[in-house]
Amino acid sequence: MAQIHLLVGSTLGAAEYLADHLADRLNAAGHQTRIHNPASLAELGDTAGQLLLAVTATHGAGEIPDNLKPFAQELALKQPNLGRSHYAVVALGDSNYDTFCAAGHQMQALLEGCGAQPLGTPCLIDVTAQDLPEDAADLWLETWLPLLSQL
Ligand SMILES: Cc1cc2nc3c(=O)[nH]c(=O)nc-3n(C[C@H](O)[C@H](O)[C@H](O)COP(=O)(O)O)c2cc1C
Repeated sequence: MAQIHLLVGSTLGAAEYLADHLADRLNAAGHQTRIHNPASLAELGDTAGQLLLAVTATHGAGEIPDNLKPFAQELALKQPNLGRSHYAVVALGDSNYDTFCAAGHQMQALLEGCGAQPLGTPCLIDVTAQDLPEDAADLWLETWLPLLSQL
């Protein structure tokens, strides 16, 4: 069983809803989840041996949503040692933007910069191609869930 911290970046609610959906699926698969909205290093505590799952939209011109920005800044400035943690990213975006899913890529770089190990490939969801982002996330989960047993 894995301990999974979901780090939510959402302005209009879609990524927030998606994080709730993913938490439900992960709980049903026997894992423990905690949703951080907003996330902070203080609230996160010691994540050694645990998993950080960033679920984020992109806003502005390729920016991390306001509710996740302070956490991203904490990672950039404080550089916590996440060397004993794993991470994955589920990003929502609109492929009409040059900055498609840029916030997801930024979170990936920040978490990796703090030493967290990637678990699987990022899930990039194009909201213009998907009636329900949850469907794309469920497909990704099918490949990601088996990786949790390797932790
Ligand atoms: C003002 C605005 C700016 C956006 N900028 C980007 C962007 O730069 N890149 C991208 O991939 N998607 C962009 N999007 C698309 C959002 O990421 C997408 O609609 C997402 O589902 C919103 O999630 P939320 O409801 O959790 O905020 C933008 C959407 C809006 C409304």
